[in-house]
Amino acid sequence: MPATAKICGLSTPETLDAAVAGGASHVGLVFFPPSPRDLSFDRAAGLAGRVPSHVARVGVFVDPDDALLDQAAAAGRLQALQLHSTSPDRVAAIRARTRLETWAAVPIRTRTDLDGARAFAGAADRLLYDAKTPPGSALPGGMGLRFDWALLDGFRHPLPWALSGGLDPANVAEAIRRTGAKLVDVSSGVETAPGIKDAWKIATFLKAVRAA
Ligand SMILES: O=C(O)c1ccccc1NCC(=O)[C@H](O)[C@H](O)COP(=O)(O)O
Repeated sequence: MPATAKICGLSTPETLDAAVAGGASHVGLVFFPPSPRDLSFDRAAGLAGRVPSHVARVGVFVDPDDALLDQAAAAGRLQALQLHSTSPDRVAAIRARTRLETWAAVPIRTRTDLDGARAFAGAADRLLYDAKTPPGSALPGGMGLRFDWALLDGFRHPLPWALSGGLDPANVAEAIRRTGAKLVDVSSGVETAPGIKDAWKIATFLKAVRAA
């Protein structure tokens, strides 16, 4: 089966429409004020209304509290929650309370980091392998950083997973071939500046995913 793609951090109708038209399986809406991709609930509701039923709406959060999750889930009509910097126990509690599909982001620089994925077995529905951002970074993702894909060689994945971190139209086909990813995720690789998505880059990325 060909790989599918999530376009993360969408914030305008035009670029959301480009993701849908290009065949994205998932669109990501960020709810984290320090991010240049952060959305108000009103804006999220407007974008969510443009997403057809065959495309999943994923909310992106950093160790969120219940109030934020509930407001964002309602505004964005979210079908999945992507949780960064969130402990396995908290991920499990969020999954049990919201009954939404729950993704745990696993920040990776070393094989030991990857081994940390096992802690989410039974707690999450999916893992998002992402590059670990440097200590003190404002964001735990969305910085265009890549990790060494060879770290995934021979790893027994405890859950369904997606590949993220530093993907772009030029490298995504190789990433899929190299890792066997069935779902890839991109943010800054389809932008012209932090938070500014580009419809042409989105279309080119999705074309490369389809051709891989
Ligand atoms: O993108 C953000 O601004 C963001 C903010 C807070 C937590 C996570 C965030 N992004 C997570 C993603 O899903 C990104 O798509 C992923 O980290 C890959 O980003 P990139 O390397 O820029 O493609």
